[in-house]
Amino acid sequence: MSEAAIIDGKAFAEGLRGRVAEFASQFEARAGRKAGLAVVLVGEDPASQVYVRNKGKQTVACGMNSFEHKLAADTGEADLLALVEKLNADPAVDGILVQLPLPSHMNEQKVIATINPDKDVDGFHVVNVGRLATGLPGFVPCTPLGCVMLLKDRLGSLSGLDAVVIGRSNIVGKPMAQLLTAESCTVTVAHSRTKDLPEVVRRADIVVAAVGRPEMVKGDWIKPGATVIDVGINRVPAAEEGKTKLVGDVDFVSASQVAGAITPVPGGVGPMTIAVLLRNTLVAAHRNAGIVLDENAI
Ligand SMILES: NC(=O)C1=CN([C@@H]2O[C@H](COP(=O)(O)OP(=O)(O)OC[C@H]3O[C@@H](n4cnc5c(N)ncnc54)[C@H](OP(=O)(O)O)[C@@H]3O)[C@@H](O)[C@H]2O)C=CC1
Ligand SMILES: Nc1nc(=O)c2c([nH]1)NC[C@@H]1CN(c3ccc(C(=O)N[C@@H](CCC(=O)O)C(=O)O)cc3)C=[N+]21
Ligand SMILES: [Mg+2]
Repeated sequence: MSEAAIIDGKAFAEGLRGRVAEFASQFEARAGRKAGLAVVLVGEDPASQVYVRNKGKQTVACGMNSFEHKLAADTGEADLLALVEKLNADPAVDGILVQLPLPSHMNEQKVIATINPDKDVDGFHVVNVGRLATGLPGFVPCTPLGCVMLLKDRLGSLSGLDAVVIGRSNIVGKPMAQLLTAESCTVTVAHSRTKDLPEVVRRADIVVAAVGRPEMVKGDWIKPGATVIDVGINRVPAAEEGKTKLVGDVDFVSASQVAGAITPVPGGVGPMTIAVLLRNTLVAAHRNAGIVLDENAI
């Protein structure tokens, strides 16, 4: 029996993509071209191939161009950097996403540093990290921005709430903590060295789990009524022999007995990540073309 409200990220993402599609068609009418997203995939990781295929389909469905570049796993770093430079210079490309992780012979930071910050729709370039840290307009990483959209839709103002972010990665935990700070939450960042994690989590009105450990956060860690955002995407063996399923970093069955609201996996944060990527690409297109867009309207 599930007591918490289920935060339907899939439905929210559909609505967001609908707004992106409206503004994308207005952009096309005004700019005389479609907004464009280039996605670069190096290697044949099956999960990455699924994400890239989904991104491509949804980009086109929103009335934008999708440019997919698939490189062999043994591609040299210099060849990838040359492709990124080519995309930087291509006026049809508004956003560039290089799917991570990259093969181990490549330096991810160097590749990200080569992306033009004004096309960095992932928000991973140090220029965008610095803009977020100082409150300047830039690009915010898609997953944490999607989480904040869901939280504000659910709770309205987040001001004064106690938030715990579990995880301190550059792509989720750190930017998540910064966005919640900007929303005037009192933020605690927990990680693998945190002492007594269950006790830290029990203080929180908002829990964001971005750990990469299947079902680690248990129901008896959750303050009754808290809002739980589960970023984790973990593929684990299913009951049926040979099959797998996706689970989050939160033990959904026990946490949903206690939480006020919770995101499911799948159907929670994951679909938001792609929808926000499309939103960021549309924002990039307007900025790059010098066309004014009310960014709060989408
Ligand atoms: N839904 C989506 O769109 C996305 C989902 N993800 C998913 O989110 C999860 C996190 O991703 P990412 O941030 O890249 O992962 P990382 O592996 O980069 O970071 C994991 C963080 O969790 C911390 N951690 C690990 N073990 C524990 C523990 N036992 N207790 C407390 N903290 C712990 C680590 O601490 P320390 O720093 O001390 O090592 C680290 O800060 C993964 O499941 C990933 O698949 C990621 C991106 C997008
Ligand atoms: N440069 C870069 N940017 C990223 O944003 C990026 C990346 N690299 N590498 C991998 C991670 C992971 N990620 C997800 C996107 C969508 C879902 C998603 O749509 N999930 C669905 C389920 C999909 C399924 O069934 O596999 C859901 O949760 O409902 C999940 C995870 C983006 N990432
Ligand atoms: Mg990582």
